[in-house]
Amino acid sequence: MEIKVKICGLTRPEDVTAVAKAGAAYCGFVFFPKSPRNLDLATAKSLALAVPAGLAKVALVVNADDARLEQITAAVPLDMLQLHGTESFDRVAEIRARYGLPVMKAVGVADESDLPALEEYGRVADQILVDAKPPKGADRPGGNAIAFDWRLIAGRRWPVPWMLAGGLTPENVTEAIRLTGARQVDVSSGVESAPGVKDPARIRAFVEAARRA
Ligand SMILES: O=C(O)c1ccccc1NCC(=O)[C@H](O)[C@H](O)COP(=O)(O)O
Repeated sequence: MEIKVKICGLTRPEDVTAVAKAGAAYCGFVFFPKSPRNLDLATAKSLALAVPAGLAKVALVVNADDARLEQITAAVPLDMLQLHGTESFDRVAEIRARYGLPVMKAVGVADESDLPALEEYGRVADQILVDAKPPKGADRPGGNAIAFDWRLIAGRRWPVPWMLAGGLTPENVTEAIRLTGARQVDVSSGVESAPGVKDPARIRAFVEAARRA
């Protein structure tokens, strides 16, 4: 099975073009005001409408309440919600039932003690995103270009499909896939030339390197 790639944090129409051309499977739109990748609803809608069939559109939210989720899902055509905050198991299940979209729950990993949460969220979400835990004091819970020790999850499997994230780059993704056995990978910072500015050459290089694994 071919490795599936998600490129997160698109902000411009040319990002959509580059991601589609490179052959990624998912693209991510960030709804988090403190992020350099944050989108307003009108921009997100116009980007989403430009996404070709076959490239899944994922909205990334952080502890969003129902009013915010209603705004986003009403305005932007989407294929998946990515929950990147401290959403409880019950909240994940509730969002999944209420919005009719598959839900991917991000779980931060720094050491062995973080691994049980992956199993637990795997019982309520459609997918899990195995991401690096943000550093203390970070102003966002993801998209920090930080990797965790991949050996922690080498050979581990969960009840649902999962994606590896956190500090991946075109230079390290082949090794990350070989070590962890991931079949899906997610990147944001590693394919940027500056925070929030995607680099088409790095996007292409990332997808090619993931496929080489
Ligand atoms: O990208 C952001 O700014 C962001 C803000 C708030 C929550 C999550 C965020 N990003 C998550 C991602 O882009 C990825 O899912 C993942 O964390 C990998 O990011 P990176 O290490 O930058 O490749």
